[in-house]
Amino acid sequence: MAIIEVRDLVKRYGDTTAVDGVSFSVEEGEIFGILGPNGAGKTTTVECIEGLRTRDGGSISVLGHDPADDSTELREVLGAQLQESQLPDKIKVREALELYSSFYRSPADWNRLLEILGLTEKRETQFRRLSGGQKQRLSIALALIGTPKIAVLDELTTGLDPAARRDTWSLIENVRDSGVTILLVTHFMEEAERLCDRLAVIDSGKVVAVDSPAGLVSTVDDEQRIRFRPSAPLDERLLLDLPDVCDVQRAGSHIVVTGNGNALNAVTSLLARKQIIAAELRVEQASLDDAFLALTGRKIDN
Ligand SMILES: Nc1ncnc2c1ncn2[C@@H]1O[C@H](COP(=O)(O)OP(=O)(O)OP(=O)(O)O)[C@@H](O)[C@H]1O
Repeated sequence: MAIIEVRDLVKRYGDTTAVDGVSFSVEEGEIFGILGPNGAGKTTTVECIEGLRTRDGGSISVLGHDPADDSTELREVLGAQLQESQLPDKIKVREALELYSSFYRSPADWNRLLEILGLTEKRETQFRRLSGGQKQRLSIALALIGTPKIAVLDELTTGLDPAARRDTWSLIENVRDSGVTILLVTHFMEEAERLCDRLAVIDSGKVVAVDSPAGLVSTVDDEQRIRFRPSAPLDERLLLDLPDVCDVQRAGSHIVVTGNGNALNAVTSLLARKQIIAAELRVEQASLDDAFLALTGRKIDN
């Protein structure tokens, strides 16, 4: 069931058309990503969904509510991650949670949220004394405090180190597993690939594709490069005769096989039959980066 429906959304700022006919729907229980480069119109799109901006065209339905008319009802079902600058420096973690709880009819047990987010020990710490990762986790707690059905997370892991980023991803998967639908704005390919069930790729205010990460990758060339060092001499012609193999090259002590479809299986089966071990085996194939490049004609600028 679609929980969010966006149809032909248009938003202009003066002469700039930031969102130019965007359409997508988000199914209940999924992590849906909006992926695109800086300035693509991602934040403007979600701000229209959150009811924070007035659209110039199209329609939006969030659990049957139009954000343009029903902002009070919407606040009870949709939790939005705050931008860091929206909290005063001196507010304590506990105070922020108490304050935000007071906005909702049925707030979550925030002690439990702190526990899940690993912030219990920081209850009495001022916001300005939190690390980047802790601030991020607090903003997620505040997005979830109204027990929303949908959480909108914008640039969730920007500014976090790789370890904190991975922790945050696991956390978001847990939130989804608890039944919350997640709308995630990102310009990180790895984040999109790892977390999202489906993605809308947005470029210059337009949706250029909506699919799963794997679906997007499969639209680009499925060429694979299989590189390995054989543990014993191997006649290259045997590799070249394999189905789906198009090219075989020597690179010093390594062999590089180029193929598609089932080439990897064919190569590893041949090696197994010949009792040859493929040392330093590396398989390169198309990634979401390649799919993005194919869809938009440029690389995303991280
Ligand atoms: N308040 C505003 N007034 C005027 N122009 C704006 C405003 N907000 C955004 N824009 C412009 O609208 C376009 C889309 O911006 P938006 O912030 O939605 O993109 P984004 O994909 O979220 O980018 P980023 O990842 O950099 O946040 C950009 O050209 C931006 O400069």
